[in-house]
Amino acid sequence: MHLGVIGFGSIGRELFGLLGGLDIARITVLVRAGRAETSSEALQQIAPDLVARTTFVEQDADFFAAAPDFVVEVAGYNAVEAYAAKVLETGTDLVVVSIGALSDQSLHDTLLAAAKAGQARLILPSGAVGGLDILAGLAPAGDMTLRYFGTKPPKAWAGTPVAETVDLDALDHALEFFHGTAREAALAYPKNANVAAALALAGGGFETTQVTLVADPEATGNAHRYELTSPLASVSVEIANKASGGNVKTSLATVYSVLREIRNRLGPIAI
Ligand SMILES: NC(=O)C1=CN([C@@H]2O[C@H](COP(=O)(O)OP(=O)(O)OC[C@H]3O[C@@H](n4cnc5c(N)ncnc54)[C@H](O)[C@@H]3O)[C@@H](O)[C@H]2O)C=CC1
Ligand SMILES: O=C([O-])CC(=O)C(=O)O
Repeated sequence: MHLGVIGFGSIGRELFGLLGGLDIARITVLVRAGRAETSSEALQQIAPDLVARTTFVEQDADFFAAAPDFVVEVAGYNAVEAYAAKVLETGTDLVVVSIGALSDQSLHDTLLAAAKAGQARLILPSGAVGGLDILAGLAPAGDMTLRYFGTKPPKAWAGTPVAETVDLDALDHALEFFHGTAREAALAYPKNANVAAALALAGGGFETTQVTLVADPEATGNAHRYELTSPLASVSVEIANKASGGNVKTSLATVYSVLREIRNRLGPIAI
């Protein structure tokens, strides 16, 4: 495998710490302008065994010229907007972790058309949540309702719209500050509502998936809970995630879900 990675932040760095021992011949990583050298130095600390096989590039032209044969995006909505269609059009399967970017209907449609044109697959990993398999399995039966609650400690909501109206540092009780659809959540909270978007895309869609977001001073990690009803099954899921070391907004399970997609791609078994 020649693995392409877009982004080398919290998920990217932790992912590299897990790639040792896998049958990956070469890795090309697209980083922001001016970040290649520091990223290279960081990799030396994280995974010295991968240094010789890894090239950091700052220009998307260099990334596409390197022609990786499997790409994972671990950067953010802007990277999905900027690069995902091109990756797919060139016939390369792409794992998108910033799933909430697909709440932009026009980008969603563009990516599906690009995947079709390139005969490539857009792969949406389970990220910080679980149970997407049963949601996607039951979705064709229709008539699905899903209510999702995303709870994180106040500091995980820093820099988001709620921080403009609530003094998060002074919060002394759990605050449900957002109720709306998965589309509204993903558009307003791009670094915190990818799970809501994943549930919507796997299940009943962006408009019917109801979302509540909570800041809780008692929370020690990121919790995801949802209740699904469909004519075929009722499903309750509750996940208490540990946050990643580099980004309190992001759960470590997300890193492992990207690793899972890479391992499934390498085979010999996909699960
Ligand atoms: N599906 C899910 O359950 C989850 C998805 N996410 C998504 O994953 C994204 C990444 O998460 P973290 O690694 O924790 O964020 P982070 O902020 O620690 O790292 C993102 C990295 O990507 C880089 N980057 C951003 N735009 C780029 C571009 N256009 N080209 C190259 N590099 C670029 C940044 O410089 C940064 O180093 C989040 O923005 C979020 O949307 C995060 C958690 C859960
Ligand atoms: O990592 C998490 O716990 C979930 C998250 O940030 C998101 O849904 O965007």
